[in-house]
Amino acid sequence: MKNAFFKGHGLGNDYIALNPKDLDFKLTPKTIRAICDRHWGVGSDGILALTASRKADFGLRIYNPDGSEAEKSGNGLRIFGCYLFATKITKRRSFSVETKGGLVHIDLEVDRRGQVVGATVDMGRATFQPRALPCTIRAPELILQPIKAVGQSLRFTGVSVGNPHCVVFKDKGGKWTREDLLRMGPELENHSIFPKRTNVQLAVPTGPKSLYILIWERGAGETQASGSSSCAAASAGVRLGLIKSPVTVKAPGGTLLITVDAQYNLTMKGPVAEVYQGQLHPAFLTPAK
Ligand SMILES: N[C@@H](CCC[C@H](N)C(=O)O)C(=O)O
Repeated sequence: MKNAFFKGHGLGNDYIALNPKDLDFKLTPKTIRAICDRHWGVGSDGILALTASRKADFGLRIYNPDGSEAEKSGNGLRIFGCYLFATKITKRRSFSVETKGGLVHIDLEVDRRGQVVGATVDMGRATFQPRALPCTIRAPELILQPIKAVGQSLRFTGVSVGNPHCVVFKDKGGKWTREDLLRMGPELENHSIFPKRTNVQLAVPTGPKSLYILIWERGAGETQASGSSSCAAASAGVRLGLIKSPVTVKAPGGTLLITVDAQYNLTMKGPVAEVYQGQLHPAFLTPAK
């Protein structure tokens, strides 16, 4: 079907999945912004575009609603798996996907109705090395590095899980507010030490194996949940000795289970839901003058 798209969400982090070959226009920063716009378009936290891959069963390019490209997305990968199965692009429940942030493996959970309801994704390996994010700080690892934002002196842990993350912890019993996120998120995302910008998590340990996070995504702003953010916050918490794996990461949209092994290899398990399938109106991107 011309201009066909699929809409799904993982814990309220919503994505549009499509095959660019079905579109009668090009995916450009401008058309991506138009489709993701919540008032003027379909509305989403990003676009998942199917591509061919020589290394994996499928290739995936991930776009943020501001038109920028991301290397990886945890919720995006679960939704992409759901899209491939629901639209019958594959009948398989287990397959590999190549992203710009590395190769991952997805195992789908399908219910009795044949509906994909969850997925476990082998998300690759976390690293704290500055060049991986990138970050301009000269240190072997970005562990509790000082940073100034909104006039405050903070300590952050920088993590790459394929895409970049800046995790700021509060001690157990502490509390981050949405106001903190809205003040600090944009400044940290665009801080000069992160030349490709960064995703931001305000995190607090809530138990020996659990965290609560608020999320500010690069190119998207505040989101209800984020798979790669959950992986980053869990890795940082384990690295700092604040928590142990497997880690239950709770965000405003819900909970993901993240396993971090001794080499910081990550798996993410969580729900996914199809919302609808549709077709962009032919005149959507070319309104009459
Ligand atoms: N929502 C995602 C992360 C999407 C990409 C991110 N905004 C970036 O620019 O790296 C997730 O679930 O991981």
